[in-house]
Parts: sequence; C-alpha cells; structure tokens
Amino acid sequence: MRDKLNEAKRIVIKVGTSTLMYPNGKPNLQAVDELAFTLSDLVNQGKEVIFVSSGAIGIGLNQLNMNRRPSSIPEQQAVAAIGQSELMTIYNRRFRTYNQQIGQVLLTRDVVDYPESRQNVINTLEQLINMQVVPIINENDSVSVDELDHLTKFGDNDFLSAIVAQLINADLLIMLSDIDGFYSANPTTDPTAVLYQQIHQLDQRLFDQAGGNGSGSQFGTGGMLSKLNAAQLVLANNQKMILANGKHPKIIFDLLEGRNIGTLFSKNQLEGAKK
Ligand SMILES: Nc1ncnc2c1ncn2[C@@H]1O[C@H](COP(=O)(O)OP(=O)(O)O)[C@@H](O)[C@H]1O
Ligand SMILES: N[C@@H](CCC(=O)OP(=O)(O)O)C(=O)O
Repeated sequence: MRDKLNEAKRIVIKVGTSTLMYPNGKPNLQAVDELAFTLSDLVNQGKEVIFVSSGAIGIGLNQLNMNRRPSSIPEQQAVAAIGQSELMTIYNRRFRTYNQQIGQVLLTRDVVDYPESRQNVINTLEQLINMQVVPIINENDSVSVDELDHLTKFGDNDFLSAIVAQLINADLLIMLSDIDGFYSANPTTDPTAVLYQQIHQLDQRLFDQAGGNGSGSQFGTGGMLSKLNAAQLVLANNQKMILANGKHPKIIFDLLEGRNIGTLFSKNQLEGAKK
C-alpha cells in the first residue's frame, strides 16, 4: 500500500512545537539534531525538502524565562519575534554541521491570497529548492493579526503546511507531532482509542473524533482538529499526507520506505506517490 512513497521527490515536512520542546519548556535538542540530520540527508539523496517549523513562541518563552504564553497579542508577537530569530540560530548551527544551507521564509495569509504575491512566494520557494537550500517556513507571527477585518493569519502551521504543499505541488506532506497518528479518540484520555493506518476520505464522524481544537502541548496552537483540516485540503488536492510521531525524526526514512507508521491520508489505496 505504501511501497511507492519512496518515489516522493518533493516533500514538505512540518514539525509542531511539541516535537521541538519538552513539556518543561526547554528545547528538545535531540529532536532538532535528528531533524537537521534527516532533512540534510534527504537533500543528499536528491529529494526536494521544504520544512515548516513551529516553535517561535515556545523558544521565545524559553529565552525570556517565561513559562506560559502572555495573554495580550502584542506580547505574544514580541515573544514570537524573539523566538523566531533564536529558532533560526539553532537551526543554522545544526544544519551547518551537515553542510546544508537553509533559508527563512515567513508567511502571512494575505501573501498567499493575492495572486501576484502568491506567485512571488512560489518563485522564492522554487528558487531555494533549485539551489538545494531547505526553506524553513513559519507563520510571520510578529505581524499577522487575527481580526475579522484583517485576515492575515493562517491560524496554525498545520494548515499552513498544507497550503505550502499545494503552492509548490508537493508529492507528500509529512506532519510530525507528539502522537503516533490519528486515533478513533484522543489516546491521551481514552485507552480504547485505535490508530487509523490509512484514511481515504474525511467525514463528520472523523472530525468529531479529533477532540476539539485544543493543543496537547501548552505552547502550540493546533490540536488534532487542525491536522484534519490540513488533511482535508491535502486530499482535495489529490495529494498525500502522513501524520506520525516526531519523537525520533529519523522515522522519516522508515516512512519513505513504506513502513506502516502513523496515519496515511490518501484518496487512493493503490496509487503511489505522483512522481
Ligand atoms: N483522535 C485523536 N488522535 C490523536 N491525537 C488526538 C486526537 N484527539 C485529540 N488529540 C490530541 O492532539 C494532540 C496533537 O496536537 P498538538 O498538541 O497541537 O500537536 P503539535 O504541537 O504537533 O501541532 C495529541 O497530543 C492529542 O492530545
Ligand atoms: N507560529 C507558531 C506556531 C503555531 C502552531 O501551529 O503551533 P503547533 O500547533 O505547535 O504547530 C510558532 O512558531 O510558535
């Protein structure tokens, strides 16, 4: 069923805050190291890798020795500004170990909604990919505002990663989280929950099983519902997404070899990756 996944050439990889930070608010350097190693090796294999990373707020809070998100928007945006620059410093150090160049791309919703600026985003990403650079994408939290009259926010990086996959016509979106995949109920509260290995189509029953919008970690925003919203866009675009545990990011190699890990969202059971 998954044997053709290793044919995926253009791969978007999204990691959530829960993969990058320990519950105590400190950065998980082991996961960051493994990510840098894995993504750099994929580029060496000839894959085109686009990385969507959360963590600006989480890392920012750690920089400021704060243990919870401030409530006001300006404070959150200031924390994100501090954290984003530190996040990229951490990535620069790790990726340099593997001689892999990275580039930061911060996006807001309005950028991808206007055709001209949308095309410019595509051009930049295509150029970085051609240069064998790994674009590291995040929402531009310091300037995006979530107000009805000012729609600049994607809302969460799960959906942003699906939009990125759509923009650059990716073969596969790999979403790494703090959970092994999508279950029939939240496994952290329901021991009878069963892991779905593959989902062809999403319906209301599955959305109901996603357990609301709350995030499992205190620094992220997504929750399982936002992952299903992302999966819905991926399926509508006839693309593929795998949701898996990011505790050991090297499992990306196993995923691409077709091992039955995590939940695969794909319309067609028999069809392999596009390229
Ligand atoms: N049906 C479900 N299957 C798996 N996880 C679920 C489900 N419903 C709710 N969750 C919760 O969603 C969390 C993952 O979302 P989140 O914490 O936002 O991750 P990330 O930081 O990777 O974006 C899990 O840790 C779990 O607590
Ligand atoms: N843009 C925010 C992350 C928002 C978000 O979606 O977080 P997560 O649910 O951990 O992927 C940040 O960098 O802190």
